[in-house]
Amino acid sequence: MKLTNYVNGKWQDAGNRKYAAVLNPATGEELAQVQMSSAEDVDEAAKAAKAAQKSWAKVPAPKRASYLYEIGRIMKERKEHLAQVLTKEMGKVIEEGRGEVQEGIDMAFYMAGEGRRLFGETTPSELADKFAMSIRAPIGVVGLITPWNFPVAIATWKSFPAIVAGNTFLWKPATETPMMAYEMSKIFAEAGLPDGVANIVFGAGSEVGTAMLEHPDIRVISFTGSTETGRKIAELGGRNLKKVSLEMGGKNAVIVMEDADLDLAVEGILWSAFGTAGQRCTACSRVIVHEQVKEELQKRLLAKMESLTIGDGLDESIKVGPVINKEALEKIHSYIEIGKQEGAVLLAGGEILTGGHFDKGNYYAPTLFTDVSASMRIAQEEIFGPVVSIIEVDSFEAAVEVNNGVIYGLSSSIYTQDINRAFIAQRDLDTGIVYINAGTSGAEIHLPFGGTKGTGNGHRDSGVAALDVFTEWKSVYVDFSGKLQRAQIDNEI
Ligand SMILES: NC(=O)c1ccc[n+]([C@@H]2O[C@H](COP(=O)([O-])OP(=O)(O)OC[C@H]3O[C@@H](n4cnc5c(N)ncnc54)[C@H](O)[C@@H]3O)[C@@H](O)[C@H]2O)c1
Repeated sequence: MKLTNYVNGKWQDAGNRKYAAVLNPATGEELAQVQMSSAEDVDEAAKAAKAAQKSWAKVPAPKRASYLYEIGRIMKERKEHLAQVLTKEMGKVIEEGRGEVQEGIDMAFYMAGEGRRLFGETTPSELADKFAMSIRAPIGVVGLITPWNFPVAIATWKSFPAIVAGNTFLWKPATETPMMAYEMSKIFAEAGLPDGVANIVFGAGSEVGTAMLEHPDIRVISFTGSTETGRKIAELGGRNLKKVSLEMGGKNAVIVMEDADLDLAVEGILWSAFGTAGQRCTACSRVIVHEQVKEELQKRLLAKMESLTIGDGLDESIKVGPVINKEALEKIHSYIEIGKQEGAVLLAGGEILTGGHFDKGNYYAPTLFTDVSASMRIAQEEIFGPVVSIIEVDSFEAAVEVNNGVIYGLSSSIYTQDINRAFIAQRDLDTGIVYINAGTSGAEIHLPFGGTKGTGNGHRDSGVAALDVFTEWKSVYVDFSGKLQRAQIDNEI
């Protein structure tokens, strides 16, 4: 199967193009071939998006929203199929695949509701017989660059607010996971979205992403991916005066205080650390635990880790799927040596799984380090795999300091029965998302999603906050006095 770009309501012909193989990380099987586009392909898509945007912006917002209702309806009807495709190309277990598709469905209906809101503001004018208001205006053509770990949800966080606000878009999915984007192109077409509103260009970040950042017609770049790539995008976007929204890496921690419900904490850690094989931006990779409960927590966590089943995520009994590719496997494994050399103690895992079906896929054993100090590389750098470090502290204040002592600021969590501590934690933990008595993952689509420091640049995906990325404020004055009225001059207050 050849996946080609979707531009101006059509799929490009498969003809004489460059392709890369899409592999199932669980089995190594080739699933499809994906087009590797050039700067010319980006130009063609940007031109189509620009031409379409003029008329799209004039479509009333509730009508634009009606397409989102239809997209949501089709996604719902096709949920199981989409989840299966997602699990095959990305590897997350099928239950999580279904959850991710549901997130996209929820986003469609939620953003469709915005079609009847998109609230602006009215305010009195300082002059008589004059009306003043500010409205959210669409920006134009927006560029979306997304990672492989959430092949569909993140794209819906970006494209649906862009659509309802009156923009058209060009989406570059990750090369590892283009099949969900291809599925979405079919849904956009079936929902009757006018040609040129949604455009998908496949290819390498270095080529397609760079061409998007340099294209004069693309006014916004909304990016989710690693902090390393985000930095490059910020630099190039800055030079080209793009509005750039960055959602990047994380080094998220669960804090377990001495008064915590330990079984609940263990469940939260298991889900946050080993769900999606640790490849979530919100994955828990540090457990900051009070010295009084460290041994007990460690014991219970190790016992539960033994029950984790590892394998192909299409099998409903599997809890931990593969990691995305061999490169990721090697990167994760390199941290085991780093951790040991720094003096951390390996309690479980620390190996690439081999033998039988493991040989065909990319499987890493759920891994637990203890006696980790906050400054070690394994406690500072994003490993992006099923590896957790236990860091002991002697107070709540020390826990907060350790939590905040990394370059990232996406998600954090604390388990405690003390209501005052919970409220202090939500104030003092320097992350964009804070959970009390729940793990570090589990965002809901109607709240803003994003982080502080090295995780973001102040923008947010999801929630109404996403509209801030895809709209510009326009101030409108209507003078019905029939005479020249000069602000600051013709009025004395
Ligand atoms: N904060 C969040 O919302 C969030 C959500 C999911 C994932 N992430 C992060 O994403 C990372 C994992 O995803 P990944 O490995 O796909 O990240 P990545 O940075 O390697 O790639 C992300 C996207 O950027 C593109 N890209 C790569 N180089 C580029 C360049 N020079 N110019 C333009 N585009 C370029 C890629 O092709 C891909 O589409 C992790 O760091 C994870 O924490 C963050």
